[in-house]
This record gives sequence, structure tokens and C-alpha cells, in this order.
Amino acid sequence: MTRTTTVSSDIDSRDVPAPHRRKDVAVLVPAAGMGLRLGGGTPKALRELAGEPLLVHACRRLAQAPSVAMIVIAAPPAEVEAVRAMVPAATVVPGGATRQLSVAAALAAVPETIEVVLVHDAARALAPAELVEAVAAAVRSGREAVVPALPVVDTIKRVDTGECVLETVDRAPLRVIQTPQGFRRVTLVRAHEHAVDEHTDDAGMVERLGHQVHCVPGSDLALKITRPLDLLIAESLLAAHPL
Ligand SMILES: Nc1ccn([C@@H]2O[C@H](COP(=O)(O)OP(=O)(O)OP(=O)(O)O)[C@@H](O)[C@H]2O)c(=O)n1
Ligand SMILES: C[C@](O)(CO)[C@H](O)COP(=O)(O)O
Repeated sequence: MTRTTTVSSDIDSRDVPAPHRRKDVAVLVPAAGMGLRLGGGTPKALRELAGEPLLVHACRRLAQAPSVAMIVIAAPPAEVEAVRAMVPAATVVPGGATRQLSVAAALAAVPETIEVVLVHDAARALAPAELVEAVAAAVRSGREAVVPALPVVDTIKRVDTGECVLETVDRAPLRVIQTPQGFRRVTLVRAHEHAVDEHTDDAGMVERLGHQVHCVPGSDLALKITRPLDLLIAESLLAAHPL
């Protein structure tokens, strides 16, 4: 594993057109998962893609987004120092036993002066800066919670416990949801205060509070690297979309 790879801390020096220079967004990056479905014995965020950890790829793209004022990473507890060295521009906190606890730990490090918070999986290492900007812009425009969404391309069936098909579901109103997901900070804080053993995404927790969640178009580049095949797909995507 390349532990010397870093992301520049010089976020301010990017040449960004004036109207987009807002820098009012904190991005939380839960990166403390084990990556059991990917395998390999290394925490997934530290697994390499083209010679660099997934986390470094993810943070480099976040740092390219003109709105991003701060990145907070929830790292595997044993890797906090290594992650600080990899991404010196970021605030790094120890992650928790679940994704929700990791997000909550990162959220606690965001100052109250920041109103817009995005949550982005380290495992979605190739999500482009344009997607970050689209989500941030939708929150700024008054949406309480915003998720990137793609249409479902496969036929969907509901099955019983014996794998017998019960019905074919109308997929037209279904969406595949990605990250980064964007929120007003106070809304996300409230959602995590109400969290109990969560197995949903952050937007799901906000939905339960009764808030409307708005979809913006997702990106094929934001695929979640979950299984070994995804790593191969990501290699091809990276070759076709280098930074
Ligand atoms: N305790 C945890 C579990 C997950 N995550 C993060 O949440 C994101 C999405 O989770 P997923 O892709 O499911 O990662 P893992 O939990 O690592 O995967 P697996 O379920 O295969 O072990 C990842 O960036 C992962 O590092 C985290 O910060 N803390
Ligand atoms: C947050 C998320 O990436 C949205 O699609 C997803 O819910 C995380 O997946 P996990 O496998 O449940 O960690």
C-alpha cells in the first residue's frame, strides 16, 4: 500500500471563476469500513486503484470542487495517522463500528458556522467534482436534503424467502441512490441524534424525520466500489476519466 500518497492542502489556490468561489461546504467521508465484500484484508478505503488508495482518489476529486471548504474523514481507528499523512488537508477522526457512527463522528468535527454538509463514501472514489457542486447547489437553493440518483436499468422482481418470484415491480419510479448526499447541517445533526442501529443512508434517516429528499442526476463515475468486479470497472473508468 502506498502510504506516502497525499492530496495537496492547497485547496485555496485553485483557479476557480469568481461566481463559484463559495467554499461554504463541509464534506464528511466515512472511510472506516472493512470492505468485506471486496476482500483483500485491507480496509477498503486504503485499497489501491492505479497505485493510490481509494480514499486519496475520492478526496482529490472533492478538493477540486470549488464549494468545498473542509473535508472530514472518518478513518479506520488503527489508520488515523496514516490517513492524516495521506490527506493532509483533511480533518481526520476515528470512525465507528457502523457507517452511521462514522458519519456521526465526522459530523461532530464540523463547526456550526458551516450550513451545508455533504456525506460521501470513500468507496465512491471516482465521483466527479461536478456532482459535488450539483448537490451543494441544490442544498443552497433551499432543499433540505439532496441525493444523486440514477434510473434502474434492470428488471426488478420481489421474491419470497424461498427465492420464488412474487411480482415484477414497476421500475419507472425507482432510483439507485449514490453519494455525495447533501443536507443543511442542522437537519443532518437532528437525523443522527435520532439514529438507532441504522442500516440506511443518511437521506433515509432524514426522510424518517419527515423531510423531503430531492434527487439530482447521479453519475456513472460515482459507482460504489463494493465487490472485486467494481475495482476492475473503476480501473477502466479512471483510465477514461483521469484528473
Ligand atoms: N463502520 C463503517 C462502515 C462503513 N463505512 C464507510 O461507508 C462507506 C460505504 O460502505 P460500504 O461500501 O458498504 O463499505 P464497507 O462497510 O467497508 O463494505 P463491506 O460491507 O463490504 O464490509 C465506505 O466508504 C466505508 O468505508 C464507515 O466509514 N464505517
Ligand atoms: C450511502 C450509500 O452509498 C447510498 O447508496 C449506501 O447506502 C451505502 O451502502 P452500504 O452497503 O449499506 O454501506
